[in-house]
Amino acid sequence: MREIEVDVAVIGAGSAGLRAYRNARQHADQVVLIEGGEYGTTCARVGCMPSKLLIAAAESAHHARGADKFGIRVSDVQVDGRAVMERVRTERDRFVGKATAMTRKIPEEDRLHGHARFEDRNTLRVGDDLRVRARSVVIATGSRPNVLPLFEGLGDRLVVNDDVFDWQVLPESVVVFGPGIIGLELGQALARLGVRIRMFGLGGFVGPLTDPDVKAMAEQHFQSEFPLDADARVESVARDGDAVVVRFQDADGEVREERFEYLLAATGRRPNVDQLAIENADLPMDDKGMPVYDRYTMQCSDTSVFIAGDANNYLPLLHEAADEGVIAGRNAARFPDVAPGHRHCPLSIVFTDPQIAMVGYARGELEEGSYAVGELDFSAQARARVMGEDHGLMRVYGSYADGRFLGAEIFGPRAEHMGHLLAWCQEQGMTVAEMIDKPYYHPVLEEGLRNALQQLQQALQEGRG
Ligand SMILES: Cc1cc2nc3c(=O)[nH]c(=O)nc-3n(C[C@H](O)[C@H](O)[C@H](O)COP(=O)(O)OP(=O)(O)OC[C@H]3O[C@@H](n4cnc5c(N)ncnc54)[C@H](O)[C@@H]3O)c2cc1C
Ligand SMILES: NC(=O)c1ccc[n+]([C@@H]2O[C@H](COP(=O)([O-])OP(=O)(O)OC[C@H]3O[C@@H](n4cnc5c(N)ncnc54)[C@H](O)[C@@H]3O)[C@@H](O)[C@H]2O)c1
Repeated sequence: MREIEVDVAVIGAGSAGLRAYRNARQHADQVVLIEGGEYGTTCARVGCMPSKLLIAAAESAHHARGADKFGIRVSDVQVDGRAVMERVRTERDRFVGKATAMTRKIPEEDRLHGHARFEDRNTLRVGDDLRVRARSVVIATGSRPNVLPLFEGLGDRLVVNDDVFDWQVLPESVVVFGPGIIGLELGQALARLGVRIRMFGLGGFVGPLTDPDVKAMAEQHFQSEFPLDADARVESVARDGDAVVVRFQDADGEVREERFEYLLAATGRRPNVDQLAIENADLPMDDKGMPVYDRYTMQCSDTSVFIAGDANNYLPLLHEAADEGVIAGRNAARFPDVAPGHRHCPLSIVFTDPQIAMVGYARGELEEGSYAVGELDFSAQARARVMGEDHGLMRVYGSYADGRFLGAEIFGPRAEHMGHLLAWCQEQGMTVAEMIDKPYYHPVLEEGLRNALQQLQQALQEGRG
């Protein structure tokens, strides 16, 4: 068995691990980056980028079909599934190529290949014939789809996001389990590309939304595009020949059966810490079997182990993985001199149409009686009407205690932009009054935001909820 000694060992060459490696290298000489699979990152290979490519094709078809309302006649919109998937794969491969090339720029002696697992807190076995002794370890092993036992027996009719982007052609039909972020993004895109979609959820959740009215509007909108039951009663899922057969109760309580070409499991993701023999690291664990860690230092309890990105299951988003990688890498290299890093205002965007944006505190996280609400209904917003994208609802929340802006939930046109604007204001600790007192161009969607903020400010002043 070959043995090496290093200052820091980073497990996982994804978005978090790459940042961790680079930042550790600024403070330590001997840093290794261990990857058990292929280079290229989840984001580029099977995550953010290919999903947005599929969505871009779907948006194009949708706009062509909707051109009529502007008096533009586009006859016979046809979706060439093979061409759609070819562009998705080609552009995806370009993103993967770039990420892979960046990883390969790391000196070869710092890049180790093989599945890593703990022998003890400071010793990793990599593959079968390498032992790495490290002063500190960064776990940046990402996550994988959570496939439910209910789907057992479906064989190749069961797909996860990874599989979708390798399709050569579009299927005739897909049943989607999970109206979360992945389910909504992929389900709506496939529906707009002509695939028959039915979506089942559990517990009434729709994406990350917690404001009941915003959620209701989003749910209603998606239901206008494809059948969606966010609190479904599914009796069975089985394979019959090449079909997936789902038995479920419909809205009237009638038991129905429907056949689909594939079942897409989008029922959440599981952090990849269960394949690390993590028990050998002897870390304090929580009741979900996850290491207890500090989200400002990324340190697992007071140990020399750090955890970043989807692996810690906190905010499984790309920019959070990157920020956490930076903090974890620096702290691992400087251990035991560990310092808190800066965490940004929570921001998440779902690339459906209309988009969903969650900024700062979600309504469900706020203490009743501590906040007031302002709102914007996009159906009456001038710019939204001009663009023919006049669907959606935004709610903004402000604090009675100090008049500060707390957060927002948006289901509305191009919410990605307003989401950023609001996140920057929240991070600056701005009051609602300060946000109102900023320039607003005409005619833009942000004029609607000003109305919502004015309403919120009035509610704060009047002490209304
Ligand atoms: C379909 C989809 C769409 C998404 N869209 C967005 C989006 O639009 N915006 C956004 O912000 N986020 C999005 N995300 C989330 C985003 O992709 C992730 O948050 C991010 O990629 C996580 O990066 P990571 O470094 O933690 O993990 P990864 O990039 O997965 O890296 C982990 C690496 O660790 C390796 N590894 C695992 N275990 C071991 C081991 N024991 N030994 C050695 N190596 C190991 C893996 O092979 C992998 O290369 C999306 C995710 C999905 C699935
Ligand atoms: N645009 C983005 O930023 C983006 C896009 C895709 C993924 N992501 C990241 O990936 C993570 C994982 O996405 P996800 O959509 O898999 O998870 P999710 O947690 O967002 O959604 C999972 C959904 O599955 C439902 N569910 C659970 N069990 C079920 C069952 N038995 N039957 C039917 N539904 C069931 C849940 O109620 C929930 O609605 C996200 O939380 C996000 O952080 C981000």
